[in-house]
Amino acid sequence: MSTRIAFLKGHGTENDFVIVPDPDNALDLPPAAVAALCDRRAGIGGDGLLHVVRSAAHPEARAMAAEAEWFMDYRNGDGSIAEMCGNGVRVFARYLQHAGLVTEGDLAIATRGGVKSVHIDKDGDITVGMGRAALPAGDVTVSVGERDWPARNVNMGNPHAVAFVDDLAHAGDLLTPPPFSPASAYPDGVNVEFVVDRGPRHVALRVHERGSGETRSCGTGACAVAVAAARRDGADPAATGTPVTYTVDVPGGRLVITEHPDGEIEMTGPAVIVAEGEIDGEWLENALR
Ligand SMILES: N[C@@H](CCC[C@H](N)C(=O)O)C(=O)O
Repeated sequence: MSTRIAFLKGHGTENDFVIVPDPDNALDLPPAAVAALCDRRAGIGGDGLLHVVRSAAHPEARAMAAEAEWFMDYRNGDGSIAEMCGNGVRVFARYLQHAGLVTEGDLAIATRGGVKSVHIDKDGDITVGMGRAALPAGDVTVSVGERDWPARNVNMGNPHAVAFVDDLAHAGDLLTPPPFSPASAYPDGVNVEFVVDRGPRHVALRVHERGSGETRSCGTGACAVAVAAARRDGADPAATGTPVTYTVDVPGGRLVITEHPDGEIEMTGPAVIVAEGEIDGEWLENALR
């Protein structure tokens, strides 16, 4: 009889994930296995995979174990590794709550982007302390077909290029990564957000994610967009001492982002577990051949 591997499926504003609980880090999950699981036709399907491991059991997280019991070993849908996933960390927290490993209230989760503080509200939403944005200097240009736009380079632990456009349709079908220049701006690739205004401190985006393609939402992307929009609008909490909040509509829902005077960014949004089951280990082995 072949091995069975437990999984769950969840999403945050329709950024969807295969969740694989593996507290002791006993599973071998090479990039091809992650890509097979995230395949929407031949696998379970997801924009990415959340490998749930105790921090003490993972070499990349051991140093964070005293602060955070659980490590979000996040993988993009193509199997590549990313530093951080904002929607993923909310769904990860929801999984811990669903599994009875934590209760509502405050907890800490280790990620490759550092330890993130999370608050599970009793009304259902989850708030994550996303850390500070870095805004590296230098002009970046993003293009789609004949059009190109200046983009703001924002790093939320992972890299983003934020382009303000007149119409989200100008982003095209986003079937391939939008080209950017200079090539040296993002040696490891980039997540690209296209943004329009919806009202005062209210924007909407489409995103092409590195390693996943166009997704229905990106949490780190929404934070990058909120910071880029604030600076464009002349709002800087560090200068005024007043927090600034943006509502960011994504194709899969709505996220609320607040930047505080100390630079810390909080993101609030939903996180849902939709299913759980077992992966057939034999299928996974065959998928790797
Ligand atoms: N969907 C994520 C971001 C996932 C990582 C990204 N694709 C990358 O490679 O940096 C989010 O919600 O932040």
